[in-house]
Order: sequence, then structure tokens, then C-alpha cells
Amino acid sequence: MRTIVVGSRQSALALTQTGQVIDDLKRLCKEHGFEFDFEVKKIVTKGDRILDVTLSKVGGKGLFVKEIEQAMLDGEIDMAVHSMKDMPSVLPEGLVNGAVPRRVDPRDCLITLDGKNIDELPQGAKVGTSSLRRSSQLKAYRPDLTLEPVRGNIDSRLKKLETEGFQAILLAAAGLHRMGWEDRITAYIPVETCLPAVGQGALGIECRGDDEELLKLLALYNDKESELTVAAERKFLGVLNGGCQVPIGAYAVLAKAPEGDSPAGPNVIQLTGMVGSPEGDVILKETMSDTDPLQLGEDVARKLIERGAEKILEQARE
Ligand SMILES: NCc1[nH]cc(CCC(=O)O)c1CC(=O)O
Repeated sequence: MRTIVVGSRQSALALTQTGQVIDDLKRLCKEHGFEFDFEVKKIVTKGDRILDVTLSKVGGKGLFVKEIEQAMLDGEIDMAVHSMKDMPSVLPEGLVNGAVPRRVDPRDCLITLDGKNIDELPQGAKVGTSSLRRSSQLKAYRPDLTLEPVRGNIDSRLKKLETEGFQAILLAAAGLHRMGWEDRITAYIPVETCLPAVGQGALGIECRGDDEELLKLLALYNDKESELTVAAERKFLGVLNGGCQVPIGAYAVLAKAPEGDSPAGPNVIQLTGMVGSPEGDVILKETMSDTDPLQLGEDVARKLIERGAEKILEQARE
């Protein structure tokens, strides 16, 4: 019996989703006769140690993943569960994404103490989010709102809603669902109003590229639809090459086959991409469809660049 050591950050969300993935994998092992046992090893990443400073200013999203990846390359751990939206677009040599499990709700949501949704918030209400993508789109929708940063893990952000005088905060629905805290959600924000972060709601399972037994199990856990749609979104982000300083959102779905059509045909993916200005006065959006996720991600990005996204991206790079 081989023990798969699963590295995890020690945040409540990381440990919870790692535990949920292990439960799913144990079930798959039983069904398909794999002889694996699983063990969690907690790892404190640089991103966790400096959560209170502006992450984007000190090196970005890779901070949460780097030390976990090194432990995997060193053989200290065998596998790690990441939120896709925190996963860098290029993995280090020797590591692969072995599975994208079925994606959960990709939307952002609003959490208020008094049950008010976005349209009911009072004029000028103070709303907490540290995501430029969320604040840009929320300002475009309700220019009167005051968007202010709120940092930390989702548990500490929920606390700050009460202690720091916010009328509302914005969070990804997925994290709250995974924590079993969906009763805190006041309203879901439609993707038409706030396009999610690339990969939001999806997980990725990273392991060594030569770990063939584990990769066989992970292949059974992969969800093709989630893999294809997230691949299109990530290609879009990769072509725009935007760090977390730029409001960028994307959401892809499989387009439904027309009634009576053979389900065996190629999957048509529909991708909407967005680049906005931080103040929300410019929101560029484009929707296209293709059977090839990488071509589609590239086409939507190029189209937005053609329409002026480059100017926004350049301003952010200054
Ligand atoms: N940026 C932090 C982060 N990374 C992943 C999630 C949970 C949502 C997901 O898995 O996509 C969150 C919290 C949030 O944005 O509210």
C-alpha cells in the first residue's frame, strides 16, 4: 500500500478542499482497485506569511504555490490541491496538472449583514474587496459604491464585515460552498455583471509528471468539461499576460448542442473575456466560440487587444 502525501497550505479553505479531494480519491480507489492511502502534510508558504501586505506588489500569486511545488520536486510530498485561480499559468519542469475535478459555482457573491442585495445597498455604501476585477466591475455597475480593500483568508474577511464597518463584502461563492458556509451568501452576482476570475470555482491537482500510478487515478477524477473551459480561460489570461494589477475576468461554458444533435460531435466552447480599467469606467468584453480551447482563448484575447485592451494593460505595467 503506497501512502500519497498531500501538501496543503494551512488555511481553513486549503485544508477543507484538500480533505474533500482526498475523500473523492479514496472513493475512486475503492471503485477501481487502487491501493493508495492518503496523508496531509501542512506547508506554510511565503504567501501565508505576508498575507497582510499587498501581495501583488511582492511577487503575486505564485507565492502560495512555490514552496509546495519545491516540496513536490524534492519528493517530500506527492500531490497538492490548488484553487485554479491561484495556480500560475506555467508549471515548473517535472510537475503537471493531473486533473481538473468538476467545477463548482464560478460566481462571486455578496455578503451583507442585513440581507440587502447589490441594487438595495444604500447610496455610497462601503463594500469590501481586494480584487481589482471585482471592484472594477462593481464600480461599472454601481458607480456610487465605495470599494475598499479587505484582506486575509475568507474566515477573517467574514469577520471584518462585522468589525470594520463594511456594508457588504464580495467573495467567491465556491470557497463559501466548500466551507459549508453558503448560508452566509446574501446574493449571487450574475456573471453578466461580474465576470469571474479565470478558473474560479475549479481546482487543479498537481503532481510529478513521472508519477504514473497516481496520474492514472487522477485521470479518472478529471472532468473533461471543466478541463476544456478552464483551459480556454487560462490561455486567454496567458496571452494578455496580466498580473493581478489588471482587472481581468473570463468565463467559458460548453455551448449546448442543438436539440437532436449527436452528443458525439466536438465540444463547442463559448468564452467571454473582459479587461477593465481599475475605476470601472472602461469595461471591454468579448464573447466567441470555438472547438479548440487554446485557439479560443487566444482569439478572445487578441480581439480585446485590437479593441484597446493593450492601453489598459500598459497603464497597469507602469
Ligand atoms: N483569492 C483567494 C481565493 N482563492 C480561491 C478562492 C475560493 C474560490 C475558488 O476556489 O475559486 C479564494 C477566495 C475568494 O476569492 O473569495
